[in-house]
Amino acid sequence: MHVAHLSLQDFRSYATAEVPLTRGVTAFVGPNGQGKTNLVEAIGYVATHGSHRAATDAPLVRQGTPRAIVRAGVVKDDRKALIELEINPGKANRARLNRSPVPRPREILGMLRTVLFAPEDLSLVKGDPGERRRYMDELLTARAPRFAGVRSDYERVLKQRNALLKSAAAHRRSPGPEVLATLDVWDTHLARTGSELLAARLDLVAALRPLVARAYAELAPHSGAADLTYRSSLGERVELSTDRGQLAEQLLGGVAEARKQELERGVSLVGPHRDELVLRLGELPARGYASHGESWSFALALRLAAFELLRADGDDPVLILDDVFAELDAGRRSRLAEMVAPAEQVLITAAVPADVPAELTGTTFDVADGAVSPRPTVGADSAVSSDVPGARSADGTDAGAVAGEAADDGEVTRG
Ligand SMILES: Nc1ncnc2c1ncn2[C@@H]1O[C@H](COP(=O)(O)OP(=O)(O)OP(=O)(O)O)[C@@H](O)[C@H]1O
Repeated sequence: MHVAHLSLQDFRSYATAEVPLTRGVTAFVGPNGQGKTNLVEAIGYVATHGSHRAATDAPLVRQGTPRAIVRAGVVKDDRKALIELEINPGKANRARLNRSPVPRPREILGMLRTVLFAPEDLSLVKGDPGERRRYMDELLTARAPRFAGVRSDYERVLKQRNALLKSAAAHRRSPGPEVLATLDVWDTHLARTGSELLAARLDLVAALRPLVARAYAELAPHSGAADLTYRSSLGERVELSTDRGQLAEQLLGGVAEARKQELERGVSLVGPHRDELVLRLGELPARGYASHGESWSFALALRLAAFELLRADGDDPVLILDDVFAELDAGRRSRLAEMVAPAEQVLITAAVPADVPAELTGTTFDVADGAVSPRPTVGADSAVSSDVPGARSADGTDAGAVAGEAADDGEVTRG
């Protein structure tokens, strides 16, 4: 699949932007702070309904404006779809597909799939276990959008269960039979939704292991072998079942064992929210031991493995490399370029043209002073394609339609 057009309204630094895109490699080049990442962040948002660098939606909306609108014309198997998301911080976001409202934005997850690698991904290796759990869960959702529901069910159960445990812990005396009976109910819910998440993560890690090892070996051939294992909060002595029903039983057993401690501490201590994806380089854990360069290559290998996995599911996701090449030495840079070149669409951001490897030829946009302009190719009658005030309508509908249709032919919107 690929994005044929991106249209922004009050997203980050952009009042408006219209960016026609094509298959192959596109580089956004410009000095620091000009809005390159904002563009690819918007595309990532359409795919995941979240930002890779902001925990909430508020920073995504242009300062002083109430909402942002992001539209992407997506082409998959020669079929076109126009996806529109209205970002309303503090309120429910709204989504439209081919100009028709959809009841819940979650329903259009999966229409666009992206794999985004950015400097923030260093935290996949160096950061808390939560970063790696999010990596797994986001990948599960990209592969099967219904996991967005499984995750939110699990989080809801956890929240309720934690509230009960917290209030029981605050009373500092043995909880009565009513509290214990309610806790039993939450235990069952936790085991049911938790086992679904756990089973899916175990399958995912099994599928990822060889892909991560291979990607890392290609990127960093002179370093130790990269490996990953799943460490469950049930402890090493519990051999996790491959059967979901039995996994639920194992989780129930685990929470029963931990009950006394949970009641004392007022928090859920067992379940996928406490699990860890352990990364190793050779014999050593990557976290705390890997060098900066090794950590960077490991994080990149995790993203490339995600890309391969999604691709094996039947459709190339859009690959986004935000500010990646400047960090790599010449060898890694050209190996990465070779690895990503066959992808249907690769979007790159770089501060200077020299940071885009020569192997990755394609379209270049200059990003500066709030404008996104295609760099003229020799002999071509290239036109400016940034702010197109005339293409906006009050609700943004026509802008998306016009933009989407223009982009379908790969045409450049003229300003
Ligand atoms: N909500 C917002 N409203 C207005 N401007 C914003 C908002 N969020 C970010 N910006 C501005 O966007 C700019 C950053 O854009 P972006 O991160 O895309 O830069 P970049 O070109 O990728 O830079 P670098 O090369 O340094 O990574 C900053 O000037 C920042 O002030």
